[in-house]
Amino acid sequence: MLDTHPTPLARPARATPGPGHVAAVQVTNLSKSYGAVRAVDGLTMRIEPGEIAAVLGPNGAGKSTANEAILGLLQPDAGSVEVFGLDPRAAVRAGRVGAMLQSGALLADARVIDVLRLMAGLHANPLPLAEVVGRADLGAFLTTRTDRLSGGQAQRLRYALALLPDPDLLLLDEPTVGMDVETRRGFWRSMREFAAAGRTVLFATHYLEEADDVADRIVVLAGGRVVAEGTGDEIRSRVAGRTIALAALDATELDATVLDATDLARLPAVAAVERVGSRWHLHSTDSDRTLRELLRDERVYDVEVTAARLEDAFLALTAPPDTQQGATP
Ligand SMILES: Nc1ncnc2c1ncn2[C@@H]1O[C@H](COP(=O)(O)OP(=O)(O)OP(=O)(O)O)[C@@H](O)[C@H]1O
Repeated sequence: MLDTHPTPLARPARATPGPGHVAAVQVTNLSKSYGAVRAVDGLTMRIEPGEIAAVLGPNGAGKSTANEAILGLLQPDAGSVEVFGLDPRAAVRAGRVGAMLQSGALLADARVIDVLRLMAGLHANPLPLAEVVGRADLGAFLTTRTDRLSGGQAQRLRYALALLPDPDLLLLDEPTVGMDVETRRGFWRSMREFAAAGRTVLFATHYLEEADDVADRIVVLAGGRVVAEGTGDEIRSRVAGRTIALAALDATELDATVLDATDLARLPAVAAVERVGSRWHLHSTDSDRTLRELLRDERVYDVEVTAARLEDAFLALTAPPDTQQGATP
């Protein structure tokens, strides 16, 4: 039986990149269409060795297509992809890439331990099974059949399979879908430890907080292209302005009319007005101007001003071009 709580094996840190080094992932002018749909449209991005990078984008932005190209699973119409300077298929064959895909089918009718043993046999230098099981926290499910695993447990098995080749690059497509909060936390802790020795991690996600918390750098895709990249703070700062939250007295408390969205939208520099519970949120491109006018209104109280959230930036950056507001190029 496996010791399922192993001390992770110490291994030397991987080399820190020097000048002129080879990128972990270099995607250059990549395009791929399906009929009339341009899934990826001139995509260029570079992921450095040792980086933890998140790819964010709305549905259909091209994240999975880019992942498939990085794994050598599709033939691009134009452009190129290199993984550690190699053709993606050569990098995968050399065991340098571990992938966890959304659709990754698991061998049916087999126990978790059998799947792991079978797959370990396909790699030249697999990580010890005990370490993989410990890192993916699969100890309690080793004899469970794959078709009996919950969504979150199946994701952990996919993660274990991605770790097996002891890869230099982990490519994760929405890895925490189906995981509960505790499992998700444990997953990222394990992934960070795994990456700490200089491995590269590239993950696609819809969870903005996750990208912000875990990634060194976020790449935002929309329409098959990069529309922004940087740290969470850098991306937030791309959206000009602030959110002003406020409460308003209702008409019965004052001899006055009710403050409504039209009044608020008329204030200087207000780009958007949103009702959130009992409060109003104003997105302002110049909060000083908005506040000067807003505070003259005696119906307004409990005013808070905050920097734009990553979510605001994401929505502004990925909105179709004719509806974009507030994002600076
Ligand atoms: N095999 C395919 N055949 C036809 N169309 C495809 C195929 N794969 C992707 N597409 C289309 O290409 C576009 C990009 O899809 P892709 O799956 O790469 O986006 P995504 O960012 O991963 O989306 P999601 O967040 O929904 O997973 C979409 O419009 C999708 O419908």
